Amino acid sequence: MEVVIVPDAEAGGELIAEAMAQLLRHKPDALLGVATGSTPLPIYEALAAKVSAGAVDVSRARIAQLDEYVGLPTDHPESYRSVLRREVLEPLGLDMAAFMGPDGAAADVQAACAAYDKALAEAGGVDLQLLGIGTDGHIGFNEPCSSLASRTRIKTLTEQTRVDNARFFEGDIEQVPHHVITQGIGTILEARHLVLLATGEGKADAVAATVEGPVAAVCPASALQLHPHATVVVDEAAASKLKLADYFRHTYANKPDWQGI
Ligand SMILES: N[C@@H]1[C@@H](O)[C@H](O)[C@@H](COP(=O)(O)O)O[C@@H]1O
Repeated sequence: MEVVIVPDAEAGGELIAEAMAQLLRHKPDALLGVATGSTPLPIYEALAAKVSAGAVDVSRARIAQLDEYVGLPTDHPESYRSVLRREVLEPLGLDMAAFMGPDGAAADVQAACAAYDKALAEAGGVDLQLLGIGTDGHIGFNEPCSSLASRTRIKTLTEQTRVDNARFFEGDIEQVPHHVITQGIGTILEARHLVLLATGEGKADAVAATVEGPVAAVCPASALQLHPHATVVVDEAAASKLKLADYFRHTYANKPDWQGI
């Protein structure tokens, strides 16, 4: 695992967008796994700016969804499919033909989960998976004590995650669904490169547990320690509880340019 400490969220967004651009330059039809939440927005803005500037061509890129609420109509403004259309596809000039995601409104949700895992494999697997992190260490919607080998499946949200996400539902927790579909931790670990961005002091404990704690299902993001190519990008506030922060800074500052992230 590589830990990169950046001054702020904007710098993290730029660093990760450049990694995505480099991937697309040598693999124009790369399958990019994207995440929702506030944290990745600087990544999407930086990538869209590169597209506008002609620095990268995303026209053949494919986009894969990480997780979804169960029970919201597909066209609900807060379904993650709608969110990703607004925040990722439209700014990049991609249409929904480039998109793949689980069907949270399916009559048979379990079948939809299995179908999504199969579709990801048939698409050749995710090349680069972006991840945020919940305050409880969740990735996607894999809440604490999710199996580290889990596949795409239905999960029940913790009260904390529903409280955290109520801001997208007019601050009304009653509107936040209890159930979700999420790529499993085992599914996520199959992506070729995992890139987790965490910003703000509220993520400091989760980041410390992810990077310096034991690999344990109680902190789902700690599963990144098992991946051969995982990059954790954090701002100073999110890095504030890392004991090895100086080591991570030294390592990154002395890394040859050609290594990328
Ligand atoms: N399912 C999403 C996660 O993928 C995301 O990482 C998390 C953190 O969101 P934020 O970046 O807004 O803190 O929120 C949700 O729970």
